[in-house]
Amino acid sequence: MSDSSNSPLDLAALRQRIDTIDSDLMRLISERAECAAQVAHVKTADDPDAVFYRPEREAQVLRRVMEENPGPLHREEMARLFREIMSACLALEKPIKVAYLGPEGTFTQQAALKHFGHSAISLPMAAIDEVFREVEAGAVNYGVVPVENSTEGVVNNTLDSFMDSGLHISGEVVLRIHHHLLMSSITRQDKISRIYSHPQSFAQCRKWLDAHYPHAERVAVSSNAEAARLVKTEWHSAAIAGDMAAQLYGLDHVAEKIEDRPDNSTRFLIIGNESVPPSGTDKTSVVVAMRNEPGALHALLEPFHRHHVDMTRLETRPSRTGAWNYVFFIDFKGHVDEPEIASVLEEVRRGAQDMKVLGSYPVGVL
Ligand SMILES: C=C(O[C@@H]1C=C(C(=O)O)C=C[C@H]1O)C(=O)O
Repeated sequence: MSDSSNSPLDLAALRQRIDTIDSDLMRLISERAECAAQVAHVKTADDPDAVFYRPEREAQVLRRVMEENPGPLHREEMARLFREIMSACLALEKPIKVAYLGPEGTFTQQAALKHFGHSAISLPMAAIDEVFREVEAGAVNYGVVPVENSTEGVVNNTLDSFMDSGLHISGEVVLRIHHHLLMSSITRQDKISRIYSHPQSFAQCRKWLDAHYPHAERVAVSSNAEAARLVKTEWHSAAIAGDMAAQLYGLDHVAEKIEDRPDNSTRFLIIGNESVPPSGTDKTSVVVAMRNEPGALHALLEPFHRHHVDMTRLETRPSRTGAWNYVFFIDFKGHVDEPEIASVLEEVRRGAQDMKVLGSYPVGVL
């Protein structure tokens, strides 16, 4: 180190500067919060039942932060800070209530907090259809459900729930999924003979488990948070779960990031009662029932191709009523309010037995 007699002074000066900056930040954040509160009053002046939360506006704010971030902080880090500031500003009016597929500590809760920030009130539900019901009943503002995993594929319960629901998709969140092998304070690490986890997590860590714990019994439970809870009382057991569950139950890592694919991620959908205006970079999800006849799938896809609409996902589900022979879930880039998209959908609707727009929503920012 260079001149050591100088450094305490430098340190004191730097800390003083940080204190001044923090005071400025506080003043600016408070000013921002007051501004957001005024927006809320403008909204309620027009319509007493107005919803303060605007997904398309929040996506625009976050995108601008990402674009304008000067560094040295990473742009996603900066956007995460703004995510929390917006969440706190919104909560000043009324904290947003969000139901998610529980229990507490699941990846779905992590996705809910990533999307709405930590000032949201998040409420665990026991099943995906319960999340839908809570939102439909108006007990909460929004719901968060998993829809697809990059390793394991689609979450069928979620797609099936959409078939019977009038709810709209108002957003998407993609979460990198890291699994850890976790133990409690009473676990004897050299004696682990049973491992608890959710079936999807087992599937995502299968190769690692085969290599490291080929003889341990794998016990599938309803969630990784439940797995984490169970190991608290069993000295010979471990759990596979994520960081939130590990923190919630105070577990230690035996091994970190044991998922077989490093890019393992899950996509979650936000469901609500209102449709969302365009944010500038949007996606649309539709469900289409086609007649059981040759060429049906080609007829369905052709208009997308001809209009150069970028399809991001296509899933097939068996229909559950006579009317729904084949059911296709399609995601594509664009918003239903864009004329080009509206004409593609009009064509699709003409050729289909039935079609339902599940929602147009901002492409996930964070
Ligand atoms: C302030 C507004 O309302 C809410 C708060 C926002 C914010 O803090 O930036 C953004 C969108 C809304 O969820 C707004 O619509 O502009």
